[in-house]
This record gives sequence, C-alpha cells and structure tokens, in this order.
Amino acid sequence: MEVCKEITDKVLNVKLNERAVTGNTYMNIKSAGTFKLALVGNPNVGKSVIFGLLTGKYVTVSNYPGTTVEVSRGVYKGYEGGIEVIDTPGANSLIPLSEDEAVARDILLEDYDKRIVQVIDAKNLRRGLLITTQIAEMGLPVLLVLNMWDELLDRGMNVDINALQDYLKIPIVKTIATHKVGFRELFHSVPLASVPDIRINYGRYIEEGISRVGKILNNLMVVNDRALAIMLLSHDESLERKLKEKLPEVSLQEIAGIREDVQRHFSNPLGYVISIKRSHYVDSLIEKVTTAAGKEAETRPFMRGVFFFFLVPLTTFLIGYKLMSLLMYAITMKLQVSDVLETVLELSAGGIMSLYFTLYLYKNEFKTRSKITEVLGRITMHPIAAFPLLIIILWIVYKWVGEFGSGVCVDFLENKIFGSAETPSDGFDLCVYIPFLKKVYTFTHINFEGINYYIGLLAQKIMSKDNLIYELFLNAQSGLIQVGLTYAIAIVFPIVGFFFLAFGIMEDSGYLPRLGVMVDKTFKRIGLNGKAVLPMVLGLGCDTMATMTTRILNTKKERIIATLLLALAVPCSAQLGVIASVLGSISGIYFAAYFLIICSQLFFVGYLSAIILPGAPSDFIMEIPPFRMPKLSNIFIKTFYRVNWFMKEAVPLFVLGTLVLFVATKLGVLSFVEKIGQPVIGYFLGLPVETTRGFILGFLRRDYGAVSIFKVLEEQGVGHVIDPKQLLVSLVVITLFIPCIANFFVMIKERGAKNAFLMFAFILPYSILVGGLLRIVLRLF
Ligand SMILES: Nc1nc2c(ncn2[C@@H]2O[C@H](COP(=O)(O)OP(=O)(O)OP(=O)(O)O)[C@@H](O)[C@H]2O)c(=O)[nH]1
Ligand SMILES: [Mg+2]
Repeated sequence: MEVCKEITDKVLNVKLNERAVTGNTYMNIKSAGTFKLALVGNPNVGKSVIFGLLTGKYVTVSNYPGTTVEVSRGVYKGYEGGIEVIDTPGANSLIPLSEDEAVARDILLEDYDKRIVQVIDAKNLRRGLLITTQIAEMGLPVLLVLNMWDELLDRGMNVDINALQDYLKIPIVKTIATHKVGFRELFHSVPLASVPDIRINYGRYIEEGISRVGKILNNLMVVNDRALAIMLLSHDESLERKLKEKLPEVSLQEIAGIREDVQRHFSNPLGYVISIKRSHYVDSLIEKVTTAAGKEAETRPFMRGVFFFFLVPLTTFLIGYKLMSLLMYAITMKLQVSDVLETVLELSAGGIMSLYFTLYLYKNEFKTRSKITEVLGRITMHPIAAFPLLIIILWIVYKWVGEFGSGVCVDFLENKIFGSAETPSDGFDLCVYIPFLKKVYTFTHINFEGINYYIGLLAQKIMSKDNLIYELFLNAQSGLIQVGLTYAIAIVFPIVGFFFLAFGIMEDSGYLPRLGVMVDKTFKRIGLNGKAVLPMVLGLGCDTMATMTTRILNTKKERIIATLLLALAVPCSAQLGVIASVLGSISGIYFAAYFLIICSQLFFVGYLSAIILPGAPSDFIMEIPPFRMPKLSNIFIKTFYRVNWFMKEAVPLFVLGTLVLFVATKLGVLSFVEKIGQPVIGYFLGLPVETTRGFILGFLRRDYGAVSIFKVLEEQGVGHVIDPKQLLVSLVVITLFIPCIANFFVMIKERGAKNAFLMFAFILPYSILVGGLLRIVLRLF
C-alpha cells in the first residue's frame, strides 16, 4: 500500500508540476502538420518505452545501453492524419563512435520536416544536455522530455523545469514512462517544439574555422552549416564519408586544410577542445537549475527486514552449506568421514558464511539505509562477492532452462503431447509435485495418446502407411509433421521460451552491463571489451539477433571478432538445450568436457584473431544503469515477441530441412552424399556415416542437426546405447560448425559478403579439424 501511495504522490507531484510547466499554451492539435517525430537521446533513458506508448508498437526495452540498434518506425494517431514516430538507438554524442550511434545521428541529417523529442534521464541531466547543445547547433526544433523523474526524486534531487525552460526557450515535460505519467503533456507539447536558445562561443580560432568551413558547405544539408562545420572540425569521419557524395574532393581537402590550420593553435585534438567548451556551458546551466530536494528514498521497513534478516542469512547459509558439501564430496573420495561429522561441517560452513555476510551487510548497508536494489547492484560489482553470485545465477538458469525447460517440459511436450504416429503415448497424469517433501500428488489420469498418433490414425483411414504422402508427413526419420514440426514446437519452443524468460530478468535488472565489468579484462585478451558481453550472452539466446547487436561495438575489428566468435563458438539456447539434455543424460562429465572445449575454442580463436587482425581493442566505456526490480509485464511481452520471431524463423527452416532430407533419401542422394562424406565423417571423425544427415541439417539449423545426430547415434549404438565419445565429438563439431542459415544471412548483411564468406571458409574446416583432434585425444582415455 505504501508503495502505491508513494507512486501516487510522485505521480500527482509530477502532474501538478506539468500543469505549471505547460499551462495554457497547448497548441491546436489539429495544426500539428505533417512533420515526423524522432525520438533521440542517450542510451537507456526510456526512448523505446515512450515509442511504445506513442505508437502502440512494441520494441525491445531492456535495462542496458544499446538495446535498440536499428531504427523503428510507427505512427502516433493522436494528431489528425497521424504522424510518423521514429525510435533511434541511444547516442552519447552526435559525433558517432559506433554504428548504432551513427544510425541515430543520420536520422537527424535526413532531409524532411521533423521535430525532435529528446529523451533525457532526469537524474543524469548533464549527459542529456550535452546532446541538446548539438541539436541546437543543427537548428532543429526540439522538445525535452525529462524521463525517469521517479528515480530523480528517489535520489533526493530536483530540477527547476521552469528555470530550464526559460534558459533554453523550449518546451520541457517530465515523465515516468514506465508508469505512463506525463504523456498528456508530452502529446500536447510536441507541436510547440522549437530550436533551443543555445549559442556556445568556441573562441576566436575555432569560430573562424567554423565560418570558413561554413562558406564551403553553403547550405548543403537540411541542418545548419554551423553544426556540420563543428562536426567536421571535430574530425567526424562518418560525416566526411557521407559528404564525399555531395562535395568535390577539392572542397574536402580544403576543409581538412582549415582543420589543420585551427588545430595548430591547440595542443589537444579539436574534438576534445569543442566538447570541453560544451561541457562548461552545460555545467553552468545545471548549476542554475538543479537543487537537492529532500532526502533519498528508502526501501519500506518490512521489505528491508525480510531482505536483511531472512533472505540474506538464508541464501548465504545455503551457499556455505553447498560449498562445503562439494568439498566433502571431494574429500570422501579419498578419506572416510563419518556422516555426523560431514553434516556438522556442512552446517557450520553454512552458519559461518551466513553470520559473516549478514553482519557485513548489516553494518555497511542496513545501517546506511541503502535501498535493496542498491545493495544488490553493489554485490554484483563487488570484486569478490560478484563471482559466487555469478555461479548462483548460472546455476539457477541451468535449473530453469536446462532441467525444467529442456528436461521436464520438452519431455512432456515431445512424448506425451506430440508422441509418435505409430504408437500411443499412454496419456499422462495430472499431478502436482511438492518440492521439499519430494512427493507427487496425482489428481487424475488423462487419456491423451499424442497429436501425432491421432493424425496417424486419421491418415490411415484414407491411405496405407506405405503411401508416399503418409511417409512424407509421418515417417519417423524425416516426416514433415512427425519430425520437422514436432522438433520445432516440442523441443525448440520450450527451450527458447524458458531461456528468454531468464535472459529477460537479467536484462531488465541491469545485471548484464555489470557482467561486462567482470569480464572486461578477459575479453580484452580476445580483442573485445566488456561491452561485448551483451552480444555474446544474447548469442546464447539466438546468434542471429546477437549478430545484429554487435553494432554497439566501437571498432570494426571488435565487430568482426564478435561476429566470428558468435558464429563459431556460441551455441544458441535451442542448441545448447538439446546438447545439455543429451549429454547430461549420459554423464555430467561429458557436458563439462563439452563446455570446456567450446570455451577454449572461443578463447583460442579470439586470441588469435586479436593478434592477426589490425587495430587495438577500444576502451570499455559504458554507463552502468541502476539495478532495478524487473517489471514482469515487460519480461513476458519481450519473451513473447522474441519467441514469436524465433519460431517464425525456425519452423519454416525445420520443415524445409525435413523436406530436403526426405527428398534426398527417396532419390538416393543421401546415400551418395554419405559416401562422399565417408572419409571425413567416418575415418577422420570416427562417426557412423548416417550422422551426415545431421550435418546436412546443421546447415539449416544447428539445433536440429544436434537432435538428428543424437537420434542416429542412438539407433546405431550397440544395443541402442550411445558411445559417449562419439556423441561428444559430433556435438563439438556441430556446435563449431558453420552458423545456421539465418545467422549466415545476417552476417552477410552486417559484415559484408566478403567477410561472411571468409568466416565460413575458416569455420567449416576448423570445426572438423577440432573434432578430429578431439577424437584422437579421447582415444587416450
Ligand atoms: N524507473 C524508471 N525506469 C524507466 C523509466 N523509463 C524507462 N525505464 C527503464 O529504463 C530502461 C531502459 O528503457 P528503454 O526504453 O529500453 O531505453 P532506450 O532509451 O530505448 O535505450 P537504448 O535503446 O539502449 O538506447 C528499461 O529497463 C525501462 O524499464 C522511468 O520513467 N522510470
Ligand atoms: Mg531503445
């Protein structure tokens, strides 16, 4: 209740202030005109949430910078005829460093009538206003949205909007986008957008340079020559490339000459001198409009009590207990220890761990009245505590995705719901499992024999099992329904769904950028930096999506390395789920070995690429967002959209793959290909030739390939028992093997055909080589 009241108070506070801000100045909405509305601003400030509210269209919202890497367009219907709204990737400067920043800047340079809605994180006004100065120089009309007003108030800060409005002479509104607060004002203020009254004097030499360059440009683009001149003096390479189409070479050389002339007067690069001038202007403005108002918000006492005196002691006890159990497991392999002593040691370790951390947090956080989210945020960045926390998170994800999603759910869907066309599935029990008592309570038995079985029965009413049509759809090796559709829905769908739910929580809490800080040093060794953790972890969800996200990386070298490593050594959730369940069902040791081999390949190839490719890794500069309690509604919506996208991509490819296989089998092509593949598959990798089928399917989707190989090895094994070494070799090869077809197309789109084919030409033989070597090593055991 108190939380609700707090929010309501904040909402009212904002609403009252809004009225004071915009007063009676609403413009006639019908006169909005035909302009377009571009949402721009720093990364992670809530642009995409606002875009969703304006257009009703969902674009991914997450708590890390760089969520949006592509422009999204939608229509706001509040004005007559509707206006186009454009969501852009976040940018910290309009002189772009990365590809996604360039996308945002280019939107501003496009030639049409537009209003800019600049979204600013209200508690981080400085960073936002630095961009406002650049938009002002461009001469574009802008409306400022001070979003995250709730977090500003939580931190005991305030911004005098009226004063800021008077200084800048533009409309400014406050919003709490996640609670839909302040939107009425936003809609009404859009037509009032105007060019901010900012003119920074960059000093005699730079100003002279600006007017000299301005004369050459001579109203070349839709934005002011002054803004373009400043960008060119700041050595904006992407703009220079753009201007090559519009200006003769001699003019560009003249501009470079002017830049050199001006640079002679300064010891620091011109871009730096210009940003310092802007910073001074913004700092003096902020001093005039920000005040400390009241004290920082605290978590409610009840929640604090539960967290500090129940959750922390319990969790740390369990960690200590589990760690000691693992140690005892290792010790009891060599030494005899009595059960009583073992239990006493485990309980003591749990108790000590619990006491230590509870006291530590009590002293440092409880007494200083930190909010729970702040405490969690600090633990995730703690030099020591962050590592056990990472292990706990991975363990939970494994339990959730690996055991529950790809174990229990896949088993249920595949065997009980879809089943086989040939044999009934015997139905299933409707029951609940009581975790701590480890008891199952059965309500009733449901006689459902499986979708495929019913379809099979129906089909047999009109044709025999030997009929080609029946085989095409229902044969057990390559039937479009029995295999293609069933694998896609019963196996891939639950695995991907459960992974994206877990991933969504990590994204929305703000854990991922913190993970970036942890791995930064390690990633530098493979030519990347901590920022690359975002595409790499996203790759575990879907490599295709992740390859698009490599745009957030700063240099071409980083983007190429990340794309290569994603294609080579980051299995997507569907594939990983399949592999975890098949290897895990044989032995945990084999799954651990698989994990180590793939990680070692990732680091080995990354390390070599970092040496071979020219260029140094860039610095890890990334805003670490506040730790937030994820909003479940956003996680569910996001997962829905992602799974939907994934299934649209996967199902047709699964069905196509199955069809190719069916036709190839019938025409005898498969046995021909198997014969050709015999030297590699049979002699070099030591696998049954029938696994060739899996590798062919791997071209379409690697997860499908993995399932198929597993089934073949099961069929071919002595007494249907799989040889674990063969399974390990084949799964390592199919993981490293060329990326799935969708990922390959995105690689071509993002990195160009030449780079994509070079990567392909490396990955294919390399994966087989690793598999062959692994087979030789495994012979030693
Ligand atoms: N507390 C609070 N959180 C907000 C508010 N607006 C957005 N958020 C959260 O801020 C995070 C970033 O939101 P996005 O809409 O993805 O931000 P963006 O500006 O599009 O980010 P990029 O695409 O990375 O540039 C999400 O976790 C949102 O839930 C707000 O007003 N208050
Ligand atoms: Mg966004």
